[in-house]
Amino acid sequence: MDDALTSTSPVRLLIHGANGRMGQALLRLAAEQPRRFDVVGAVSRSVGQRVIDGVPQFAASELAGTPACDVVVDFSLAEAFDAVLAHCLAHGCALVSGTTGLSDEQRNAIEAAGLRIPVLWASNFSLGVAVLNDLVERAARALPGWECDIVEQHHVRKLDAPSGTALTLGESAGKGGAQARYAAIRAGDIVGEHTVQFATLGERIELVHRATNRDIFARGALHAAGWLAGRAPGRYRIGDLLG
Ligand SMILES: NC(=O)C1=CN([C@@H]2O[C@H](COP(=O)(O)OP(=O)(O)OC[C@H]3O[C@@H](n4cnc5c(N)ncnc54)[C@H](OP(=O)(O)O)[C@@H]3O)[C@@H](O)[C@H]2O)C=CC1
Ligand SMILES: O=C(O)C1=N[C@H](C(=O)O)C[C@H](O)C1
Repeated sequence: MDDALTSTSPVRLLIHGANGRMGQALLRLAAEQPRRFDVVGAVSRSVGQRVIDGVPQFAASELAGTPACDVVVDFSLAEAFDAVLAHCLAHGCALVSGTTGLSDEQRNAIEAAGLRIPVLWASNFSLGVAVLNDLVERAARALPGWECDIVEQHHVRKLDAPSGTALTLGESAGKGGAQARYAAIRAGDIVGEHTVQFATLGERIELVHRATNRDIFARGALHAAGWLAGRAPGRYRIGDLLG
């Protein structure tokens, strides 16, 4: 554990996208660690019906009036991202974000924000996918000329396609010299499944990651928040967190 914040006071978190699937997991898991995290506010598009014990709730329009925090943890929507990034820049707080479907302009804004605040955006906060990215880059490098296809499957309520993880896996394949094609399936309540296939005449390799519980993403994001609090400004990545 090499958290930059060495004091014993809990890290003050603002959860952005709190009423969502990820937001609810983050609130539940942060509440299990009261000595490590103090959730000072929960922001959603509108104040929802869900009861969040002891955590003040705010609508998106009230973001500017939320309590001071060390780290904003954002799992919301691409359309909500500009406002939360601007909030962090205005108040000098760190940002952990897993929101996907971002535009190129939004991705560039993350890089620019890293000059002023600590930012860690990642398309996937699971350890397994971090390892998968490494495997994909190595496989692509070892298999020049093979076709690369990435198939991702998610629940029917997911809005963006291809998934952020699929696009990052495609970037990893690209570093190894392969150009990936993408396919997306939306069905039932699939938490998240990514298959990277390398194929040539007579043989093929499949590398598969299956997420069966979104707590893995929430735990990774909370670990990132504890790690990011008190750090110098910078555009940090999952690899920095894992050492
Ligand atoms: N990087 C990773 O490891 C992972 C990333 N994700 C990504 O996280 C994001 C959220 O996923 P998920 O939880 O399933 O989505 P949900 O649709 O369940 O939740 C989205 C949340 O964002 C809120 N929201 C919408 N607009 C605003 C706004 N303007 N201001 C504040 N909050 C807003 C919604 O509020 P309301 O409820 O009021 O509508 C809702 O609470 C997606 O982009 C998804 O791809 C998901 C899992 C893992
Ligand atoms: O929306 C989701 O659910 C997920 N989104 C992320 C993505 O777009 O890759 C990560 C994970 O696959 C779940």
